[in-house]
Amino acid sequence: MSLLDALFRDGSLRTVDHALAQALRRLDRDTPDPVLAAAALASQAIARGHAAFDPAQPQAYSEAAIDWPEPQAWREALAQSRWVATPDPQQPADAETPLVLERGLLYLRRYREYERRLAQGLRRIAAQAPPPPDLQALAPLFAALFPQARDGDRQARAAALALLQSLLLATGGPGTGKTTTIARLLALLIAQARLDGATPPRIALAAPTGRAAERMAESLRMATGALQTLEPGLAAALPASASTLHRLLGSVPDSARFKHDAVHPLAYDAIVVDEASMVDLPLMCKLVEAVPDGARLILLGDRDQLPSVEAGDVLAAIVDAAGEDEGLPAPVAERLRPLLGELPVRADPGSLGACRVHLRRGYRQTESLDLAPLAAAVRAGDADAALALLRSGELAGVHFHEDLHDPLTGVGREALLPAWRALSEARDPLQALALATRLRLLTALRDGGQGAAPLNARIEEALAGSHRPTYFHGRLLLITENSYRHGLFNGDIGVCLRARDEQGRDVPGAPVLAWFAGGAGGARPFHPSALPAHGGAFAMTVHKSQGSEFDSVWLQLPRQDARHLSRELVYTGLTRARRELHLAASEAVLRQALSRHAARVSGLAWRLGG
Ligand SMILES: Nc1ncnc2c1ncn2[C@@H]1O[C@H](COP(=O)(O)OP(=O)(O)OP(=O)(O)O)[C@@H](O)[C@H]1O
Repeated sequence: MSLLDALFRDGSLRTVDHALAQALRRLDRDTPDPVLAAAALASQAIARGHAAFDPAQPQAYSEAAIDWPEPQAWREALAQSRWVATPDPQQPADAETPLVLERGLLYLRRYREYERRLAQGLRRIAAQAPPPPDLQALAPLFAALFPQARDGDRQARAAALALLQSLLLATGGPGTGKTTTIARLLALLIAQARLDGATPPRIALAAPTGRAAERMAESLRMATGALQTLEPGLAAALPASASTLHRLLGSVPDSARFKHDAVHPLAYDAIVVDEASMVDLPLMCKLVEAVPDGARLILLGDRDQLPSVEAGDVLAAIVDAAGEDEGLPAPVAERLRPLLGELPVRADPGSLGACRVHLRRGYRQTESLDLAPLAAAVRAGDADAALALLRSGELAGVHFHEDLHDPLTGVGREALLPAWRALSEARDPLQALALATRLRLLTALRDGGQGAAPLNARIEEALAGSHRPTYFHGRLLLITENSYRHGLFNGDIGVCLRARDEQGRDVPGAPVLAWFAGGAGGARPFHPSALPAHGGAFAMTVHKSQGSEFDSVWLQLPRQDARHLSRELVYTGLTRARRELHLAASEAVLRQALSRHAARVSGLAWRLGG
């Protein structure tokens, strides 16, 4: 049996992957089988979040005992194929050739072009220094905004760098002050424009999902409130809302293109993107190309979180290319001395310049939840330390349920169901939406016994019985696609409520409406039958929970190890908790998860470094 057939038979390929290989075979019957199989795997690689297929790592694609071609011979066969281009790294690949072989990786041409164009776009932005600011004149405000600036405060360093440069990458875990820093640095940009007698900068705030955009705007509003005492006029000039990246770029119905691109750039002077780890390769490429010459691009994110579901790990590649952030190149350190005092100097400026600052100190004080030591152990993949912390019970607000595999039995049932029952008592949509963010059951998988879908069905039955209406009062809904028509986005959470009278009684015949946050009154009603694609939301996958936070999180790991369990998945899941974390797992599965990185095959770091 051919390699291609073996892969298709054992379920390693989607129909679309197989169809690509078959089309190549139809066009040229002499196409060697390893080339056809690699073409199908390059297509499958995208579905697994990679930008390309690495012939040296085919084992990840099939659990069957396959006699894989030797990697070097496989690459040579690919390089000789008429379907595979081997272009100069800076040049576009021939549009007639569906595949590209570059540095040993096999790409679908389109994805190689996204990578090449993204690297080119980031270099373009990094190379454009904004007009030099008058740092002496800004120094008093800077010192008021960042009182610790001369003591090595990284928030101050991030803001100072953004004054000099067009590209800034501010990374850090939850609560390290990314949004606070952005509010202050935007205030500095506005102050600088005032000093220059120029119009205030046009600022766009955006995030990959609607929920993340809402959270970004909310955090920025709070940070802006704190600025008020410093200089009231500045705070008022900051944007009050954030949009999704799709909306910012202007999606075109039934098209992967956007209204804004390199030819029709965005009309902004500063574009701030939160939750950058969730942005995939095509979207980041399109965003970067739409950033006009001379504008600033500021990316915020946490590289330890799960990479985007689609092809990517873009943030990690940019972070790697930006290099360490301990020191600054000597000329930059010299220029920033009036603001930051003496700084360590680093010899290698990196291909993107000194564009990255990693915020290390956590500021979010919640006495009820002491997550930082556990998050650090998980991030480092230190299973011994993580297990010791979990078993010791010494972390406030952290509960470890070792070997509990069914969250709807025993202690799990007691922890979870009462909070959701409270939703059935809710009458007011705003109150219900507030209750909806109290608690979430997060799973690693969507399907299967411990997947979000079957758990939702069981929770719904426990709450409303087996003969429940689909949209019962108090049911939580999760939107699973973006709909600009509705203003509802993938990841948005709503709650179903039946209209009730003053005494809290059901009004006979009153319809059930699904309420979502937003709109003038803070909540918008929709008829459930008119909603875009959606499902239950009492339980959801860690992937879907990215960009959201909940007071209490129950993170359930599966009974058995699964390929996509990783330390990034565990880290992302547990850092969704604001006040209380329950983690249910066996030692073996937790160890396996922490031993694995959600690594993605990508050539972006190389392209940016080269
Ligand atoms: N330099 C600082 N001094 C004191 N408090 C700070 C400082 N920076 C941030 N904080 C506080 O820490 C909390 C978290 O800050 P912020 O929301 O900016 O973090 P974040 O990194 O954007 O978090 P997340 O990733 O969860 O959105 C806020 O309450 C903020 O007021």
